[in-house]
Amino acid sequence: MSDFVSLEGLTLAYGNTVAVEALNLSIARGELVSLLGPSGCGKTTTMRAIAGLMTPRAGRISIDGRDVTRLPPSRREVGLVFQSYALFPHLSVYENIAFGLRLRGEAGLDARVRDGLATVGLDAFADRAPRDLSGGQQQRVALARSLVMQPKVLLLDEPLSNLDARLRLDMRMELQRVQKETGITMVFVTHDQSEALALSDRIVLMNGGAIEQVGTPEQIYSAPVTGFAADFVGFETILPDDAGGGLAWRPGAVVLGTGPHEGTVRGTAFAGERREYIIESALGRIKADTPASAQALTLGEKVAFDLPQDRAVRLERLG
Ligand SMILES: Nc1ncnc2c1ncn2[C@@H]1O[C@H](COP(=O)(O)OP(=O)(O)OP(=O)(O)O)[C@@H](O)[C@H]1O
Repeated sequence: MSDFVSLEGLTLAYGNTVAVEALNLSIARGELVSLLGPSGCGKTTTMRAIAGLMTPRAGRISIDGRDVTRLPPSRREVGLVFQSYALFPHLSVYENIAFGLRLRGEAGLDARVRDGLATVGLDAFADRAPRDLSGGQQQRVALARSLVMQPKVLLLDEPLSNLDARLRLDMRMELQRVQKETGITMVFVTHDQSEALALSDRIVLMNGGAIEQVGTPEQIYSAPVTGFAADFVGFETILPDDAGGGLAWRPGAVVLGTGPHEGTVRGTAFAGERREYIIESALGRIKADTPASAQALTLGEKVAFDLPQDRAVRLERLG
């Protein structure tokens, strides 16, 4: 894979707190890569370093063949979109999008702004003030404002997290469309697994300042290689094997009511289509679910279960 954006041995710290350690990552031109992981795993810090908002303790960042490690943000040709849109309230949508281009005295301003408006479907809103737009529309203005600068890389930090669930879905698809249409390389930060799975060409799963696993959404979802990755994508029953690794099952893969093992129901929850159970057993804690139409188990009840080998993923290590 060609390295359009390359992070090599990147170590990032705030004073004595090392937030990211010796991280290596290559991103191809035109790729949409998500940095995914729980709060505090170092996603935002990594993104801030690519943008030039913090200087690495060690390592190197290059973009399109150029070492940008020591360059200020303004000379890196990266765009940033945050969850708070930070639009200028006293400027129209048009002027918000034109702002950066004017500052740089760029040619063809009107055509580029019109193009930006069209890309995000806001042609009809050029003269509105930001306060007269919905949250999703404001987010689109922020996106267009970055896109018209034609950055080499667009960095998006949880850009959808201020939107309600319905709008998030719309904006997800919108982002994907814009990315495919413009061919721009995007790095997308999120803690939301389903968002990363839906949007990304590749997912970088992070844990404790390091990369846990990199893969396509399909690979991350169906073939996690560590206990952390498995748990993060919903393989909630994880048991050690003899070789230092383990096996993991999704709740739906656990067979209840028959099988060689026995446990006690310690938790039940109704979840619409499914009913979820926590079962305590000699093997450890088992998370299982059954169709809501199946007969419900009750707390304290003993239940037989099976963990079919052919429904498990094999983990290289737990942890
Ligand atoms: N300004 C700061 N000063 C000191 N430590 C910081 C600072 N910002 C972040 N950290 C620490 O660096 C680590 C990584 O933080 P970072 O913000 O990159 O995580 P994140 O994965 O983006 O989390 P979130 O999803 O909560 O934004 C955390 O341990 C955090 O406490």
